[in-house]
Amino acid sequence: MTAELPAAPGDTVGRPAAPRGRRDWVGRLLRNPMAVACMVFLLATVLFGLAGPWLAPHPPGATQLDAVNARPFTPGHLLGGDGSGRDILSRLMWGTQRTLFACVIILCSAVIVGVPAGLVAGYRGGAADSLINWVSDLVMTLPGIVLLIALYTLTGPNLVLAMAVFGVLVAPSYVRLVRGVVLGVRSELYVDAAKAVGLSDARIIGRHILWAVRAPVIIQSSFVLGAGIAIQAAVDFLGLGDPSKASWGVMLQESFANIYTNGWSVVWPATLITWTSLALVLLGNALRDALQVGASRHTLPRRARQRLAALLAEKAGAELAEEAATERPERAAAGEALLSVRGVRVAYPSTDGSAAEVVQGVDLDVRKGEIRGLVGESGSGKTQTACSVLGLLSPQALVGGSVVFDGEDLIADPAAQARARGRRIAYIPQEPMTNLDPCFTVGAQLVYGLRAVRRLGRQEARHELLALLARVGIKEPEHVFGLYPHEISGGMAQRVLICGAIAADPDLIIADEPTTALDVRVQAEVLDLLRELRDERGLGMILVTHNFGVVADLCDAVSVMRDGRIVESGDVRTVLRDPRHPYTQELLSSTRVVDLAEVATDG
Ligand SMILES: Nc1ncnc2c1ncn2[C@@H]1O[C@H](COP(=O)(O)OP(=O)(O)OP(=O)(O)O)[C@@H](O)[C@H]1O
Repeated sequence: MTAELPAAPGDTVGRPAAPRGRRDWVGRLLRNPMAVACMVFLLATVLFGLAGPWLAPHPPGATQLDAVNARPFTPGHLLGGDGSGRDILSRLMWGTQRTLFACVIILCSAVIVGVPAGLVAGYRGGAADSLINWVSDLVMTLPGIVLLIALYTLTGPNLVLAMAVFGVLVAPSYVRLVRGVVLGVRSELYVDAAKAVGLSDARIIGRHILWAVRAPVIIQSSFVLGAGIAIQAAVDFLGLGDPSKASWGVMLQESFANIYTNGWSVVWPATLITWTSLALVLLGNALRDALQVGASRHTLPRRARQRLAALLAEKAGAELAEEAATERPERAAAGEALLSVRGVRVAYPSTDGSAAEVVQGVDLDVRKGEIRGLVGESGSGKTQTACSVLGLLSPQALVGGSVVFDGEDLIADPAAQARARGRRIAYIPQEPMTNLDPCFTVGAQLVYGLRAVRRLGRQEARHELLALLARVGIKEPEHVFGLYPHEISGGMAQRVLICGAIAADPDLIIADEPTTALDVRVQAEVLDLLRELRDERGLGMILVTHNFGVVADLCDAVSVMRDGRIVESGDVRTVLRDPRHPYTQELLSSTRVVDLAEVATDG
């Protein structure tokens, strides 16, 4: 769940955030002034061409003696006349039609050939993939212009054929693009699910895969159209087109012949070629930003980002001041806290200058030797809160509020945060397997990690880590040290990561759903291990979870999160026995645990 930053007078930050749904890409495109300008220009160009038969003042081939090399604004010839006495405006209108038609042919043949070939290569793989790649590489090596000259000698000037051939030469760019996307999508779980329910390959491609490739194909098409303008102009300019029909390329070629007597005649087709190609390329960029939301987030101008960050910091600051004025039991204990999180806010900016807040003023404390559960449904902001402590948020994130650890505000001082991360504040991730590099042995990764944060010799680090591996319950640590991640189980991988986290002897551990990917028996063992480590080392711990059973089993205190806010916080027994907030009650009632309150009491 997200919320918007409030409006600032005269600023854009208060506008509603750009809708995030895929279908909103048109809205995002229309909010981009550059895209709108390009679309208006291109639409005007198309209308200019289409209107030729009705609005052109003269037929394209009609010659008049008084129009020979006439200057612009000559009566009856707004843009002047060419060397043969033809009206430039009329020829431009007719030529626009022909040039755009040529581009559409290039685009259609490239898409018709390239997209299906890319789909088949990516989806079928094997021999089909090899063959299509081989053909596509071969086509890319063919010299286009030489091929067109050969074609010209065989067929004479034939625009449709020439452009269709060029389209085929451009098709490999689609093959590669589509194949790459399909390779990524093919192994997605929803594609497997579609196969499992018996959908045919054709239906899977039509329903799921084609949808995934539509955005890159649309973006690429914009660039291909831009290139098409240049290709068509070049073909006509070289004399490989039909000189009897007006097009931008033909006009450019003719005007070049008398550039010294009538320079203006070069300006008009050259301007249209340049501007149209440029508009298509810029529109392609804008489409990419609109269709690929992730990319668009990066494109927020620096000043707009700074304004949003300042607003967020101001909002968090105002809240902190307000809080300081009110007495809260949680705050009373803050003095003795190992970690004190106050008014933390995390927001993600959109290109339209608004920002969505995914964490909205979170307060929590962790004391030495205390395990605090951070619990809530998926998307409530638990991980974002944990990552704001560690400074592991994505670079686009705007962060406000304070995270005081050992007297230093980690948000205000990123250098202090970097010093603490991995040394004094360690992290245990959710997916043990994906957090180990498959290319290196377990031992190599542990040694590397430990030596990055502590000055130890290789042998010394190895010695320490072997002892720690044994401590976290790994039998035959020497053997495991030399194994690659794929050779160990999920439970062992999680123990390895716990070993890596405690190796630096941290004061605080942030464990993000450390047992989610494990089976029930291993889950219990890992939870026991975390408890023992806390007892032995007096560690503070934030345990991110959506499981109240885990909270009841392990935690001393709990904070319940919903929609980026803490809705209830307190001692585990109290919260489990007597939940005050309806959301906590709802979460508890949906947690199938025998008797959480009892477990907590026993624990
Ligand atoms: N890079 C990002 N850009 C924009 N929004 C993001 C980004 N990362 C996370 N979010 C959003 O922040 C919200 C909170 O995400 P978070 O990962 O903290 O949830 P969570 O409570 O940890 O959920 P889960 O239990 O599923 O991990 C979600 O709505 C998510 O879509």
